[in-house]
Amino acid sequence: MTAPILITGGAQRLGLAIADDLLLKNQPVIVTYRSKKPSLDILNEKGAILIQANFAHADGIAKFIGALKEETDRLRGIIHNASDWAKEKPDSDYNALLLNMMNVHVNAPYQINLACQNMLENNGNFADIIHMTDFVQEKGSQKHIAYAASKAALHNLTLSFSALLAPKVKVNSIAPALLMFNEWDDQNYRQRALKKSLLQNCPGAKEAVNAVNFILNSDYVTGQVLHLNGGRHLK
Ligand SMILES: NC(=O)C1=CN([C@@H]2O[C@H](COP(=O)(O)OP(=O)(O)OC[C@H]3O[C@@H](n4cnc5c(N)ncnc54)[C@H](OP(=O)(O)O)[C@@H]3O)[C@@H](O)[C@H]2O)C=CC1
Ligand SMILES: Nc1nc2c(c(=O)[nH]1)N=C([C@H](O)[C@@H](O)CO)CN2
Repeated sequence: MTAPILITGGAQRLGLAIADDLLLKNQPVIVTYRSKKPSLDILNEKGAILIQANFAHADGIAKFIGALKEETDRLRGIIHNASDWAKEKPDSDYNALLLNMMNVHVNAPYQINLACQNMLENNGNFADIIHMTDFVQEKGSQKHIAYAASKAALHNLTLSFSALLAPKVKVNSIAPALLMFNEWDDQNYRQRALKKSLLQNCPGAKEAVNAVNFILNSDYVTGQVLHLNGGRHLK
């Protein structure tokens, strides 16, 4: 039996598309979710193992790690996808905002990777860790300052863990720019966002699915970043 792939934040959008694709290929998956949604019932029917987890605080991370160890002693991979795209507002508690971003995007991947090192190495063949970072990891963001800083730190985990876990485990970042709009994005926002890249398109979740499959099928890519940004870095 193939060891499962853990996908955090897999109840919607990119994470859900990745989980669905892997399940279609008979790859077992474990999906974490923060809040309940209809997609979870469908994932369950498809055989996914579901674990409720909130990574905003250290106790939630520790609770999840304990629940994961109850479910499996081997992992084919981990896709750290869970994310809170929080922005600074005039009345934000900036300390809480930064801690939240660092817990979800850095502390959770950091602690889960360390806790799962043996599970990944026991997989038999290559195992993979994929960190879903963001285009802004390298340029920052005026409106999502703490978010961008945490994604930069998440990418730095790729550099450290790829060296630490080689040769049995490959560790890579996927750095998307605009892959999916949110339902609340109005036409003005959408038009402005599309113009930020050379290709001026919004490809959808399949772009992330393709990137994940490229990495999972690779025998020679580690410590790298797959930039999925439509040429935005050249605009
Ligand atoms: N979509 C895009 O265009 C881009 C995406 N990315 C990155 O790709 C990844 C997937 O993006 P996308 O699908 O849009 O992500 P979403 O914004 O849809 O978030 C994915 C999931 O993360 C969960 N989550 C949020 N906060 C927490 C928390 N504190 N603990 C546990 N889970 C939490 C959410 O749970 P809940 O449903 O309860 O809110 C949600 O289901 C993310 O890492 C994102 O930063 C980067 C650039 C562009
Ligand atoms: N957790 C999330 N992170 C990000 C999202 C999102 O919807 N959820 N969206 C973006 C944008 O697409 C941005 O890349 C372009 O405006 C960034 N991160």
